Formats: sequence, C-alpha cells, structure tokens
Amino acid sequence: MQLTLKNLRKDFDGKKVLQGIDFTFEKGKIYGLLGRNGAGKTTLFNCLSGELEADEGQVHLEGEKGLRPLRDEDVGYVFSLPILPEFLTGYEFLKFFTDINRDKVPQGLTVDDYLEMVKIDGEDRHRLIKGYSHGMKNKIQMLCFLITRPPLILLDEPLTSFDVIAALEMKKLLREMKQDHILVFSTHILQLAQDLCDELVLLRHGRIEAVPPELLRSPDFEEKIVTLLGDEPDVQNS
Ligand SMILES: Nc1ncnc2c1ncn2[C@@H]1O[C@H](COP(=O)(O)OP(=O)(O)OP(=O)(O)O)[C@@H](O)[C@H]1O
Repeated sequence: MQLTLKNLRKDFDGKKVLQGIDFTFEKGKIYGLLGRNGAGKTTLFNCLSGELEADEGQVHLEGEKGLRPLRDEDVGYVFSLPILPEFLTGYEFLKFFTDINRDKVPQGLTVDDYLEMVKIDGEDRHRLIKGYSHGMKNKIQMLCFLITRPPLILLDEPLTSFDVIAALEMKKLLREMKQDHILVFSTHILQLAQDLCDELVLLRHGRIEAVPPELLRSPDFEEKIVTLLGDEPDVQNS
C-alpha cells in the first residue's frame, strides 16, 4: 500500500505554506515528519484528513484494489489537542465507538481489552473524559484508530504528553501497526524520531524531502538535522 502526494499546494491569504509537495509514503514504515514551527506540518495533515481543502494537487492511495483518491474515512488523525466528548466517561465513549464500528472490532475484543492496551485502568475508565489528563485523552484518541484501523494514520505531536511507561506501550503498538498501515507522525523531539522512525522526512520551503537513511543512524544525527532545518525561511508570501 502506498500514499502518493502530487503537487500538493495550500496558501493562506497569499502565504504559500505547501508549495508543491511530491512524495510517496509506504506501508510498513513509520515516517517522522520534521519541520520548524510554522513549516506547515499541521496544514499538510489537515489537507490529507479532509479538515482543509488543498488548493491544488492530488492524493492517491494505492492498495490491492488499485489506485484511487484518498477518502476522509481512510485517515485516522490524532490531534495534538484531542477532541473528545468530555461529558462521557472513557468507557462510555469507547462502548459507543465500538458499537458504531462493530464490523471492525475483532471477535471477542471488549472495551476493557482496548482500555487495557493503553493502560487506562479500573477507576479511570469510569471517570468523565473532562477530568482526563492530556495524555489520557491522547490515548483514547489513539484507541479510536486502533479500533477502526484506517489505512493512513497521522499523528500530530503524539507521545509527548505520555509518561514513560505509556510512551513505551504506544511505541510498541505503533511498531506493530506499521505492518498494515501507513504511519506518519510529526514531532519536534529528535530523539523520539530517531528511536521510532524508519524514515524521516523534512518539510521545508513548503516541500517534503527524505532524509538520507544513513543519517538516521549517524552519531551526529541531531546536529545534521538542525543544520538541514536551520536555513528555513518557512513560508513565502506571494
Ligand atoms: N487556518 C489558517 N489561516 C491562516 N493561516 C494559517 C492557518 N493555518 C495555518 N496557518 C499558517 O500556516 C503556516 C503553517 O502552520 P502549521 O500550523 O501548518 O505549521 P506547523 O509546521 O504545524 O507548526 P508547529 O510546529 O508550530 O505546530 C503558519 O504560518 C500558520 O500561521
């Protein structure tokens, strides 16, 4: 399975943010998207997930059934600020979510099994989401795509709000999921990118470029990435 972006462009009032993105993401890899503040990472995710309409360009998914335009329902998007119904408990929300996605839930897997996967335990399961920490809300959001398993999963600054144990669990889950999904996550934490990703891509000057694979394992990885990102005049005004 592949996700192909061709000449993807997005301006905001003459500010050129995405300036013709051409890139192919493949299943089986975790991609780390790096870019300076304001480089356009969230804008790119928003265009892929259908939150925003791109001004130009095409995005196609190629799988066993051939090539077709990417649809909104193909995308699981974990926002940096989770959006959830705060008036429900974690358990109630997931019960509802698994009910409406019944056809996608493997036989025998319960809401408690899912909550166990992300280590939200007994008492917390039955508390209102309103009182959850940022990390707990992120976990619930991540469970949603673990349930629906869309082909493309985008994670905007995930894991940063997780404690060390939860982050380890999530990394394990993501590594397992990459076999069947295209996983792209944006982060500013270079150590996390180096630790988790199979491939790094830089968003700069409104375009995406792959970081040479040997750089990912290089001892001066951080310095090299900082140098590559350092000359970034992020966004151009027309
Ligand atoms: N809805 C919008 N209207 C106008 N300008 C926008 C809008 N969304 C984003 N921008 C601008 O587009 C540019 C890219 O923003 P974006 O949030 O995509 O960057 P980012 O790489 O995710 O940044 P960060 O790392 O700081 O989260 C910024 O200059 C931002 O101000």
